[in-house]
Amino acid sequence: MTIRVSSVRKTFGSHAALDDVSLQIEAGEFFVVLGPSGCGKSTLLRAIAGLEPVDSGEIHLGSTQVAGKGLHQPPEARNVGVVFQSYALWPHMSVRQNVAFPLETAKRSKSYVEGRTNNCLATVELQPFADRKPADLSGGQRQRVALARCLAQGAETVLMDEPLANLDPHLRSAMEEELAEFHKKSGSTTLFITHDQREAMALADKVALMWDGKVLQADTPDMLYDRPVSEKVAGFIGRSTILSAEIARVRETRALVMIGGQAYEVPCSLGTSEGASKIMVRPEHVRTSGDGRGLETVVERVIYRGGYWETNVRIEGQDQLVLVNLGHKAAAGDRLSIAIDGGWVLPD
Ligand SMILES: Nc1ncnc2c1ncn2[C@@H]1O[C@H](COP(=O)(O)OP(=O)(O)OP(=O)(O)O)[C@@H](O)[C@H]1O
Repeated sequence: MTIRVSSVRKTFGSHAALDDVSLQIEAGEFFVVLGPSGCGKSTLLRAIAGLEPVDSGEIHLGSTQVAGKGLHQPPEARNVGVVFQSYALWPHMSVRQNVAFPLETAKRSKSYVEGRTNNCLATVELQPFADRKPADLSGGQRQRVALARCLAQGAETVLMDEPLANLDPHLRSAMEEELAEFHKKSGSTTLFITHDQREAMALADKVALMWDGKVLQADTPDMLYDRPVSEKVAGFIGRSTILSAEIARVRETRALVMIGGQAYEVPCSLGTSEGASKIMVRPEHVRTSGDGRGLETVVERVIYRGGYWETNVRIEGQDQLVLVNLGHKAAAGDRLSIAIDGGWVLPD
């Protein structure tokens, strides 16, 4: 079921937690909302789930409008499953009872409840733990109970609010794989919230980057990384340097860019104009240059990252240090000649 959020606004006092947010999530998509703490991610999820009425704008689930002017469909009418960071399991019930509960309250037949509960427990490989209480499970197992319960509801739309945030890093990556598998098996439209960009990149078909109540960019993970729409997006996703440069010439999606007296060809969007501009350069776009035509830099800082040295170098006249990954250890004060091979002309 598609989720369509159109110009939604939600304020708490004078603060806009959602400031004219529009998004379209396609049926079956794994859509991640990424952003720093307090940017409005949970508010967006709660608005879609029906847990938070919106001030203005509209929300559609499939062809049904669930929120809008004078309309607020309650959560139970929206048929969305929600998985929270806190699992929200009933402590006095066994794993099996927790999973069966939504089906029992929906007054399904006893045999249906039993069969479906067993299937859902099998999907998340929890049958051996079916009779335990949540308190006797690990964090990852508890999260799987929450997933199984969501699956049992048969919701076509699943909303997950930082479901892996409480897990240790090892369990977290194991659970990421399980989540991807869960999504594949259930075929549900999934909205997943996180502030961890590595997790977002690993799981998402599409990522929306939120900032201060606004969606800055909604795109595939590779577009977000390679083709950020602004300096803010470039700065938040991955490691990058923003260089000031002069565009001498543009041919469709290639710009001839002058940096420190050298000319480099850098990808750009259609319609980019000549003149002063900002270039995003990631470490993989920088190489050392031995042909005497490179940019002369001075090493300022070196950090060993396991297998390579992340080397911060300064180009004269540039504010930001350029990151270069080197296979050898350089020392502060060393001179290094570099060349730029790729990058992206920032559109704004
Ligand atoms: N019930 C509320 N009353 C007042 N302010 C609220 C309420 N809920 C959220 N806010 C505020 O709205 C803003 C967005 O909150 P939200 O919980 O959506 O952010 P978030 O991106 O999910 O953050 P986090 O990653 O820390 O959970 C924050 O400034 C928060 O303090």
